[in-house]
Amino acid sequence: MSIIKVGNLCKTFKVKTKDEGLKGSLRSIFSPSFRDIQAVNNISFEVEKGEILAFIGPNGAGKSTTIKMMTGILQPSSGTIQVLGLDPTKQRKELSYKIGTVFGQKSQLWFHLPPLDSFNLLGSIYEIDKVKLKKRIDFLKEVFEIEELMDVPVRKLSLGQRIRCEIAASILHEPEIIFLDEPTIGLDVVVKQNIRELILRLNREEKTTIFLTSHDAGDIEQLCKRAIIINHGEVVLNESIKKLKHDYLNKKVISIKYNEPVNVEKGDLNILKHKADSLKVQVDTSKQDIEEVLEKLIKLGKVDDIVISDPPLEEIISFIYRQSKEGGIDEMV
Ligand SMILES: Nc1ncnc2c1ncn2[C@@H]1O[C@H](COP(=O)(O)OP(=O)(O)OP(=O)(O)O)[C@@H](O)[C@H]1O
Repeated sequence: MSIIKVGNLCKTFKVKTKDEGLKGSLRSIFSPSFRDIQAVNNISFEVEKGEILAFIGPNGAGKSTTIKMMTGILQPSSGTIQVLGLDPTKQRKELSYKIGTVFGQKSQLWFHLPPLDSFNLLGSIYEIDKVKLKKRIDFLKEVFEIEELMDVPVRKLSLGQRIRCEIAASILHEPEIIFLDEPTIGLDVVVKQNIRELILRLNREEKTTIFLTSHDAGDIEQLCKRAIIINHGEVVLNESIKKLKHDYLNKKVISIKYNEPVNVEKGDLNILKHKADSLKVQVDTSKQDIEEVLEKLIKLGKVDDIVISDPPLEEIISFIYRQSKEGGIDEMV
């Protein structure tokens, strides 16, 4: 069952333009001119109940603008949105009782207050019965391991501790959907993993539908079953992660630093960069055995360091975007 339905959604911002210099400033005051920014351009998609969906795209692609329209913060220029059967612009208050939001870079907790005070304030805003609220807070304290943080002013929490409290706060009222905008941004690997496990548990145990934006390929691979990729305000791909992985995440990049300058014959190696004592090689794991490539590279000279990495998600996205525009590119570089 679809609980989010977006149809031909558009959002255009009108921004004032200004010529350079004093003359330009004066002209923009007395006879302003405007230009349109098409932030979201005719996108349509649906989200099923209980899904964890990745909504991804490069900076400025239109992700936040779309989420703001879905949560009723911004009004669409045209098109339709239904979230849990409600129109977010016209029924914003009603919708706020049923959804939660976490914006990784913006806090919904009061900065100078301990989380417990924010939780109690939010409980009053959501009109949660006192006994039920206490029970819910006790439950969240345990699951999110935030017991000792509840009395510490938010400004004194580490980023990872704050995000745990943010997510707990966003599900205080047991929303059916949560919108997570970059929930793991700036977190170290261990804390990121911890947050991902909490998100999975939330989805599994409370059946919460999760609409996630992230620039982190790990978040998307580990959490989501489907991804919608947007660029320049348009949907360029709406595909299962399994297929996305099979088609695009099968490339690994080996960066190798030698103790001395090395010579290399291209052969079947896809060399991205070769400086005297360093090499960057891309391996398509669906066609080549990564161990064999490594063996070949190690034989070239005395090795100081090796790093194997996934191509950055941005690269995959821009590759998909180019492919969608140009109708087929064979190699992602
Ligand atoms: N209030 C606004 N007024 C004018 N232009 C805006 C406004 N908000 C967003 N934009 C523009 O709309 C486009 C889409 O921005 P949006 O913030 O939705 O992108 P995003 O995909 O969330 O990017 P990021 O990953 O950097 O957060 C950008 O060109 C941005 O400059």
